[in-house]
Amino acid sequence: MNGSSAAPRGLYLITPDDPDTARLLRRVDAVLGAATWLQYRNKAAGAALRREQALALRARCAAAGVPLIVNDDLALARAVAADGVHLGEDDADPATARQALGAGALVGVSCYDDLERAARAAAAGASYLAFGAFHPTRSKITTRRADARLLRAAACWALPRVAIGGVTADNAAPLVAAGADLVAVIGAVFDAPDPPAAARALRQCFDAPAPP
Ligand SMILES: Cc1ncc(COP(=O)(O)OP(=O)(O)O)c(N)n1
Ligand SMILES: Cc1nc(C(=O)O)sc1CCOP(=O)(O)O
Ligand SMILES: [Mg+2]
Repeated sequence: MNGSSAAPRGLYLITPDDPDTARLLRRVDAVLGAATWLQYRNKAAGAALRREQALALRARCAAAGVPLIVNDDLALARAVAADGVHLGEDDADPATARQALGAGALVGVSCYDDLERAARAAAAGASYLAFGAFHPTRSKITTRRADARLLRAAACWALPRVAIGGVTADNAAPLVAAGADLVAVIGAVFDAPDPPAAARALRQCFDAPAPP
């Protein structure tokens, strides 16, 4: 796998859109210890704010030893020396990102419910494959619904599989049993009444050994 020597597993936290950088950092600080990876995603901010927030998170993640992945924006990922970038269907192609960021970078690709897209991403040098949405979500307008069979079928690429979309500690177990190496989460942590407890509960879904 490109991007990491150890097989990643656990909670892949994604930031909520928050225009207040100090508040965003407080929210992230409270839960970063439970995360395997952090993705900086802000669909509402302009370029200057996204750069400010990505740089601040870069420092937090470096101190915590948590890889930082920037959503959508390959140039921003490069500019802040992030550990990687996450790309969807409207974003750069993974081969371009791999070339720009290097062999050690994490280049994640959204595959939605589409195994052919996953095959193309794997061939283009993706580091992990994300499938979703597994459940209704309030964080994004989604048009595709994934189910656990996709996760099982995607084992053939021997890349980490990420499950996203309405994932909570109460519905993560079947996804993990189907082979999800990470669950990517916004609302179930950042909108929870007790975000650290919610993050810990999601991380604990991975306490049992990975399925064969
Ligand atoms: C881990 C992970 N999976 C999927 C997505 C969604 O990416 P995309 O379809 O490009 O949508 P936006 O997040 O850009 O709205 C993701 N960001 N992370
Ligand atoms: C950003 C994103 N991508 C999705 C996909 O299906 O590709 S679902 C989603 C939203 C994830 O947020 P929450 O954990 O709050 O449901
Ligand atoms: Mg995107």
